[in-house]
Amino acid sequence: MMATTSGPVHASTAKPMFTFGVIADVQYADILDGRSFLGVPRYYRHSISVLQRAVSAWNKQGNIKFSINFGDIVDGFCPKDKSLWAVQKVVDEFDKFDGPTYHMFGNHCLYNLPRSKLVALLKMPTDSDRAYYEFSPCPEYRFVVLDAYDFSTLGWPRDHPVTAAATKFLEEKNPNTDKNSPEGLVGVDRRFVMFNGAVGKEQLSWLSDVLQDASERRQNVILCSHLPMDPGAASPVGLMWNYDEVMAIVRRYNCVKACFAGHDHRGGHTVDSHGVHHRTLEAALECPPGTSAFGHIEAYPDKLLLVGSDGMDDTEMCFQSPARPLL
Ligand SMILES: Nc1ccn([C@@H]2O[C@H](COP(=O)(O)O)[C@@H](O)[C@H]2O)c(=O)n1
Ligand SMILES: O=P(O)(O)OC[C@H](O)CO
Repeated sequence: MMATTSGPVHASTAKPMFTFGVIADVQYADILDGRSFLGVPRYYRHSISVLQRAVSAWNKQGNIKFSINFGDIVDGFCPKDKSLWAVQKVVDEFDKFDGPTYHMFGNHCLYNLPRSKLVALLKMPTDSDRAYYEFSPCPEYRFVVLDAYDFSTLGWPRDHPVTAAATKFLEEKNPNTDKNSPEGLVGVDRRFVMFNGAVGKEQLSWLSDVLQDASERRQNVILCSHLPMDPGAASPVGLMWNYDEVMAIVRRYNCVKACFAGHDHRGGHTVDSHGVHHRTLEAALECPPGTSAFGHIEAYPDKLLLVGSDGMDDTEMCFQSPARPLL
């Protein structure tokens, strides 16, 4: 039995349907160690070693079908003339994994490079500059990767209408001169800071269509986003601006079983009032040298089992309403 954030994990006798690797917030930069705004140590050079250990463990295990990188591939302090080099260096490490890696945008990715360049470098499976997509590793499961910065002040050209609209939105929600400061904001309103963002209207409608289709197919859906979507699994300062709108769509269907995120580096886990698991993954960046935060997740018909390295908690996520058999 393993110790977990959610109680003891019981080793399953059944074979998982598939297994996938997870890692979040590598935030690599070839710079000296530093600290977060609140003083938490950040190991910018060591984080790539954490990724190397993850890839080596996944390859050694032999049954990891794909991996998911939850964003912030490089750090905002990376010198801008090195951004391309740093992103490519981290992508090269992911390329050593014997399977595909699915990436998503984090705020730090967008401090470094424009969206269009990142979509190509991260080989996102989309046919445009869109940074949200879905894939299905087996008929019973569907993964939805959200672009949590679709509506944000980050990554769009200065003269883009989204930049203007998101700047206005933030101006209305956050009175501070420094829009990265949540000072004076109360409770979940503390999420209205510039390093967060939202899922835009078109993406919300696309999400609803995907969930409708997945419900008809009786699929278990896993939502992946850089930004967490439940206050029980992250600090209010780290939440997606419109997590409530996304979750209102999720609650129209009963196919979403778990939401995974990065961004809030301490990690967290909760089960919401509708039985959906929210698991924020511990960051690779804040692992002291020699330690690691990555894991693999075993997918069963009725649960997910996260098996983490030393710096990532194991978590058993049992589904409340078991998936009905395929028609
Ligand atoms: N201008 C700012 C920036 C950040 N904070 C707070 O610090 C926390 C950590 O910030 P990092 O960007 O370094 O991860 C963040 O969660 C904010 O609460 C701030 O107050 N003002
Ligand atoms: O990785 P950062 O610098 O965006 O920090 C994220 C915040 O700590 C979220 O609460």
